[in-house]
Amino acid sequence: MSIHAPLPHAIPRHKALAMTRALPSPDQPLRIGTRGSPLALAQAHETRDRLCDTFALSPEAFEIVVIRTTGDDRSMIAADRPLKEIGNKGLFTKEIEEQLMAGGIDIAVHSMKDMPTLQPEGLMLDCYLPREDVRDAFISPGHGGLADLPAGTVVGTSSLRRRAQLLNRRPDLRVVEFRGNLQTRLKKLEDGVAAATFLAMAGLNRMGMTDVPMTAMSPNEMLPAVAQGAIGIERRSDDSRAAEMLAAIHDHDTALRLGAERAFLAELDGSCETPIAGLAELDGTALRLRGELLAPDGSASHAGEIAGPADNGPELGRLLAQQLLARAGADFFAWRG
Ligand SMILES: NCc1[nH]cc(CCC(=O)O)c1CC(=O)O
Repeated sequence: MSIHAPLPHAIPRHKALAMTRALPSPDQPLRIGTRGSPLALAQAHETRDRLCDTFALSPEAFEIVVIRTTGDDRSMIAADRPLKEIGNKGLFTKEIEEQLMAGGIDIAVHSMKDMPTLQPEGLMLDCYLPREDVRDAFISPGHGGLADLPAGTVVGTSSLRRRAQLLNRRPDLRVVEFRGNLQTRLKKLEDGVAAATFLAMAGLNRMGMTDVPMTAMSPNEMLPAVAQGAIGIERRSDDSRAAEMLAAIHDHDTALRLGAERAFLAELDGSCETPIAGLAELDGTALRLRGELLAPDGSASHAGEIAGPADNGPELGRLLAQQLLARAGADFFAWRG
């Protein structure tokens, strides 16, 4: 698992003040840090709106602070260069966490799918919003579903997991690197760069883009990424005002599911080069976790599932990971180098 570079340990003076502040008033806005992509902004607005509703506050009680991350810096990233070559999973979160640590923002809104499983010291990530649709969407202007694609069709994706799953099911298709925000990818489809792509249903729904020609993929066909569709909100560990506010909008079921999925991922020691899928679902007090581990070229897939008490999620996650690792064998990770 990728580990964050150590964050600066200097504690700014206003951090002590933050602990004594009352709930935000219009003259003391709570600063919400986010990336500037349309999806990131939609997630920040959803967070702000839930806090407004819960505490009967006006939007002026909050300030949305856009933070540019390494992952957003186009000059660093040639458009056709796979993200995995550029950096680790902290690519879209490092600068935001630094701002949070330094007191420049009070809370940070993240796609949990993009968050490393290890938490930097001094920061707490224990607030999840109710999860959106977890499924992947198959998107193609000319084809209704995966089964309709003729052999040799070009599919665009930047996701190692989707690439591996697709080639595992359909080795006759061709995959090209496909990056940029959602709007950019849809434009590439229009321009014929690829005939189809996959996007998270959650992102499309959160941006209200329901008119895009899409078919939801059942998790049996394409098991989603760990934590797909979940928003997490991070704060300084010792900020009691933020802790109190976030506790009021936290969704416990999402936390139970992510507890299992993220323990599964952590136990697999998944680097950003390992195609891994995982999904936990609740049925009353029972939790069912499905997982899949793939070779990057799709030539091998090891899938399995486990069920047990919902409050035992992390243990179930570790057990399923160990079962899949045992089945995959020691040689499975040889290509990691
Ligand atoms: N890695 C990019 C990313 N991170 C979160 C989402 C979608 C929203 C979500 O899964 O919560 C996406 C884009 C995508 O996969 O289509």
